[in-house]
Amino acid sequence: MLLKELLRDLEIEGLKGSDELSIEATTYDSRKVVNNSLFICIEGFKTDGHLYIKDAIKNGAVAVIVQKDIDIEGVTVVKVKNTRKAMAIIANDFYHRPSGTLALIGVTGTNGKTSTTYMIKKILEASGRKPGLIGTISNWIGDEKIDADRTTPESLDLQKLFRKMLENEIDSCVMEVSSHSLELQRVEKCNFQVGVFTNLTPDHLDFHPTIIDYRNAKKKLFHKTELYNIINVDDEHGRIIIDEINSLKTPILTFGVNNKADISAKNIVMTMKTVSFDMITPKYKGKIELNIPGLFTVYNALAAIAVTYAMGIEFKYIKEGLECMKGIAGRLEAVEEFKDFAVIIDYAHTPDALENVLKSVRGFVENKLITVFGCGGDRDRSKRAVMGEIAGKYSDLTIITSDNPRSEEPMQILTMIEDGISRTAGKYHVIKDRKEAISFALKSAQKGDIILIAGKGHETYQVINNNVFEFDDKKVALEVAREEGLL
Ligand SMILES: CC(=O)N[C@H]1[C@@H](OP(=O)(O)OP(=O)(O)OC[C@H]2O[C@@H](n3ccc(=O)[nH]c3=O)[C@H](O)[C@@H]2O)O[C@H](CO)[C@@H](O)[C@@H]1O[C@H](C)C(=O)N[C@@H](C)C(=O)N[C@H](CCC(=O)O)C(=O)O
Ligand SMILES: Nc1ncnc2c1ncn2[C@@H]1O[C@H](COP(=O)(O)OP(=O)(O)OP(=O)(O)O)[C@@H](O)[C@H]1O
Ligand SMILES: N[C@H](CCC[C@H](N)C(=O)O)C(=O)O
Ligand SMILES: [Mg+2]
Repeated sequence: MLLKELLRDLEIEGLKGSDELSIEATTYDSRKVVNNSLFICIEGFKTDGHLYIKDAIKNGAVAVIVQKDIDIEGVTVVKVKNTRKAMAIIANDFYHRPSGTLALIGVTGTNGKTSTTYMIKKILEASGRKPGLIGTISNWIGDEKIDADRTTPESLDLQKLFRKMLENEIDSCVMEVSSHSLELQRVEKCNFQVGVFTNLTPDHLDFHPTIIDYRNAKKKLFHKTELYNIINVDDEHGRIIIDEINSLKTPILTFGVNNKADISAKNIVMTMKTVSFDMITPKYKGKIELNIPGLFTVYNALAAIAVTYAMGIEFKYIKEGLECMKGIAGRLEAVEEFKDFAVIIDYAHTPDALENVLKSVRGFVENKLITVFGCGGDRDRSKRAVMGEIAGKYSDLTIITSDNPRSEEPMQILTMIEDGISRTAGKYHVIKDRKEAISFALKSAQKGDIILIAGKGHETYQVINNNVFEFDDKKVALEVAREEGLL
């Protein structure tokens, strides 16, 4: 594609050099530049892409997009106001506007995005569609699994994924839309059919100045949709968003349990491994039985039902798709090998998620509830004491341990959590090493107990001092149990 075609939709502040160049690749990372590349300089949180222009030229860049005054020879320099926004526009054009063809569904909210997207994918497949999926655990192009290092990829990576989906006869894509991605313009120029709001509770307040900024970031999704905006009316921020987007031409569909909603559930029955309810929509009703426990699972299922209802999918496919689900990796995932006591792996890493999952497990534990959890480093610090207090309130015993400390001193994080739990009567221990913490929990468990290992869910790594180590909660629990003769 010629550079001048890629520049067509940009507001250019300056151009030095030829725009007749053929561009064969585009990237925002100088280390990934190949011959005839366009290199886009992003001023980031850790470093600045403008510092790597010489590296990019050495690797074969023939043109650069900048937002600073750069004086450099041997390459075409295009100056714009905001290179992140420019990158999203270029990405959309370079990959020939894939979301104009792909039926794109975006799910945003503090918790439930991954769970809801997997449910939507199952229903779409049951109805005969070929959906792709983009999200925290991994990305899927049909049955091809692609590693995900972000919940929502950077615009250039996202549009490339969309294009690859179309090349593989994928007709729809359901994706998680994080607040970071909306704030950092990763989904700019994405043409969504449907947008979903699951809920909003404190998280990422290291990135968004206030909860209002956090909500306003999420709200951006509903200005990018054509068919429907689907909102959880039981969530207070959901009700505020409804008021604030009511004037948009995209119609709103609500879901909920406690408030009047277009899509709702009655007669909810929960067990350790399942939840069932009577689903009600304006056109049809029916019983749904899910092999995933938790009241919050009802909300995720209602969101998935609302999306597929809005897309005109028949009830029988909704029922079939949801009821064939066997569970979602790291989301209330029971480790089947344990018999006398249960071990459940969950991804809860926010106060609301931890409270939801503890309340759910409290509802079916026969004896003691033992919780093993920590909080990630280089993330929102304000949630640490809050989560400590929640763990102390709902657990019979808590073992506070490391999650992904990243660049932070692990004990500093554990002390902040301890500040919260010490405000409760809950018994607890602080054990920095996660494997030792899991071992302590396993050796403490009695018949009828449940051990909840929370915070990392599906993750197969642990980041300590910015070094990445292999660590999978489920594998470690089984390995320790076998070493201790508990299995
Ligand atoms: C805060 C944040 O989101 N940062 C993301 C952002 O980094 P950044 O813009 O700050 O980039 P930087 O590291 O400062 O580098 C600046 C620029 O220099 C370039 N560079 C750098 C070095 C070099 O040698 N050459 C070069 O060109 C980089 O490619 C980059 O374009 O862009 C990077 C490239 O896409 C991301 O990897 C990085 O994600 C970081 C690692 C991260 O942890 N993000 C998390 C917070 C995140 O995005 N989470 C959300 C929500 C998670 C959830 O709750 O589910 C998500 O969607 O994943
Ligand atoms: N609807 C919900 N409301 C509250 N908590 C939920 C809900 N759904 C799931 N959870 C809890 O939150 C955890 C994360 O769920 P999930 O991975 O679906 O959320 P997510 O929005 O994708 O999270 P992330 O932003 O980290 O990608 C689950 O392990 C569970 O403990
Ligand atoms: N994927 C999310 C959640 C990580 C959850 C927890 N394991 C942590 O490391 O904080 C993020 O990068 O913020
Ligand atoms: Mg997710």
